[in-house]
Amino acid sequence: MSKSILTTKDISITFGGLKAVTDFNLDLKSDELLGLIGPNGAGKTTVFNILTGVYKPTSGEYKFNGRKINGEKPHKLVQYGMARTFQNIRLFSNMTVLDNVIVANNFNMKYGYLTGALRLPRYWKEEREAKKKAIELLEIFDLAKYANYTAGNMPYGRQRKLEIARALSTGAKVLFLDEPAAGMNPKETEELMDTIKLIKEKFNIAIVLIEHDMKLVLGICERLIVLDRGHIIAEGDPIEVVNRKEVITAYLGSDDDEEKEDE
Ligand SMILES: Nc1ncnc2c1ncn2[C@@H]1O[C@H](COP(=O)(O)OP(=O)(O)OP(=O)(O)O)[C@@H](O)[C@H]1O
Repeated sequence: MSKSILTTKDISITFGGLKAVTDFNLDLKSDELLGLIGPNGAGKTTVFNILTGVYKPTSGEYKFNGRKINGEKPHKLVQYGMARTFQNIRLFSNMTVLDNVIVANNFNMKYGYLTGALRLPRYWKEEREAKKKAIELLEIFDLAKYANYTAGNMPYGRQRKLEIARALSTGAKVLFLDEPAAGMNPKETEELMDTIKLIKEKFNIAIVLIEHDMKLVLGICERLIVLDRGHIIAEGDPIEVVNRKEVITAYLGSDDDEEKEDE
């Protein structure tokens, strides 16, 4: 059985008076594809923001590879092996496809400031290696032929793919994908599904996916966690979970909710 790579214990966060996430517990295996689903405002992105160091939880503890990571800054977490994409694509849109990947890979560069500033031989060696690695990564995603294109001028689906490739170039062991299919047409979503499957196959890493597109979720996720109003309301096998009464109610609203709205 695979080992745990990311664990959380009773993570909660409050914004003002709003409890956005309450007692979130996770045991993510090092090679699993987990879906984090739930209705709008359930707390999914907030969980990502906590786990990637953007927000500090009000309480609770979380560990990466057994190391406590509470309060660590995002760049530190990237160095440990956590990478993410965002709901709205955040590429360096004026840079080339290749440079977008090389810049992300800079996290792994070992040379010091002086070596970089003076362009010493070690600098050039590492730069060459970074370029080679970036091209290899682009080839896996079938993006190498666009290496010199300006990232922002490419079609949406391809930009999404590049964003994922860039996240992986940091040497990620856990990849967080926040609504990668948002704004995609059905063909792009199909391709995205293939891309995520490809990542699983080639990199054997953990992937956590927030997604509203159920076809995508059920097509690739091995396990689901369902959040509603900050609480985990269901967890387990995808098909079984989405058919549970409490999950259907969370998405559709209960009769009680309607009565409250009528009042
Ligand atoms: N920085 C913040 N300050 C105040 N409230 C916040 C902040 N971030 C999130 N929230 C609130 O926390 C709750 C959960 O939001 P979150 O974005 O995590 O939900 P979500 O499940 O990702 O929703 P969606 O599917 O619509 O993206 C919402 O009520 C949101 O308004």
